[in-house]
Amino acid sequence: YYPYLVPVVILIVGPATWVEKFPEARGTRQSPVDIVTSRASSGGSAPPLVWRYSVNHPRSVVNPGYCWRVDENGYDSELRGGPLGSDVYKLQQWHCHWGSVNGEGSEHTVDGRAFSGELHLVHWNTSKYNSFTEAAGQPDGLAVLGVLLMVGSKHDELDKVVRLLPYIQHKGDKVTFSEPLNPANLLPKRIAYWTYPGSLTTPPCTESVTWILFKEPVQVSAEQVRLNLCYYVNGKNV
Ligand SMILES: O[B-]1(O)OCc2ccccc21
Ligand SMILES: [Zn+2]
Repeated sequence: YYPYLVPVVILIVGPATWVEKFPEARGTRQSPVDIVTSRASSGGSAPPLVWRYSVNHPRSVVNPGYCWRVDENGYDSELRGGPLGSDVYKLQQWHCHWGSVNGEGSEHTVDGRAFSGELHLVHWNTSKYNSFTEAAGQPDGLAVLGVLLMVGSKHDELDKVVRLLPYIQHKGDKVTFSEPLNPANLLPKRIAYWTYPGSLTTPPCTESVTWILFKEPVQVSAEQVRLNLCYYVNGKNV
C-alpha cells in the first residue's frame, strides 16, 4: 500500500495576512484599538454631536458573510458636530460584530476589556464627497458611531432586526422590511464618547474613519446574543 499523502492545506486567513492584500492594513491609524481611558484627553470645548435619522422607510437586512448589515437605502439622515468640524455626514448602513464566544465579540476594547458585541453606524461625508464609495477612500470620508453591547435586558429596537436573522442565514441573503425603526434608539442614553482617527476594522482597512465610540454600553439579552451567534458563526459561509 502507498502511504496516503495527506493533503496539508494550511489555510492562512485573518488579520495577520490582510497586509499582503490590503497595504492599508500596515498604516499608522489602524482600528480597532484598546481605549486606555487614563490616556484619553478631555473633550474640552468640542461642539455637541448631533444626529437625525428617518424612521419610516424600507430597510434591508443583508448577510454579508461576517455579520448582518442594515442598508439605509439612501434615505435622509444627518450626523454633524463633535469631532466632525463643519461637515455633515449621512447614515449609509449599520452592522454588528459578534464573537464566537460570548463576552468577547467587540472590536474595540476599553482598558483591555472586550464586550459581547459592537454595533457600527456608518456615515459618509456628504459635504465633501458625492458617494459612499468615494468617501470611503478619504481620510475624512467616514464617521462611525460605535456602540458597545453587553448582555442584560432585551433590546426592543435591535429585536426588529434580530427576529429577521433566521431568514438570512447564508451569505448574500437579504430581506427587506418596512417596520418603522429609529436608529437613534440603538444609541445609549448617555452620549459621552471617545473619538480618534482610525480605519475600517475589516479589509480593505482603509484609513478613512473618524471613530466615535460611546462610553456607555447598551444592553441586549442573552437570547439576542445567542441568535446573532448561531446565525453568524454557523450560518456564515466564509
Ligand atoms: O470595519 B467596519 O466594520 O467598521 C467600520 C466600517 C465602515 C464600513 C464598512 C465596514 C466597517
Ligand atoms: Zn464594523
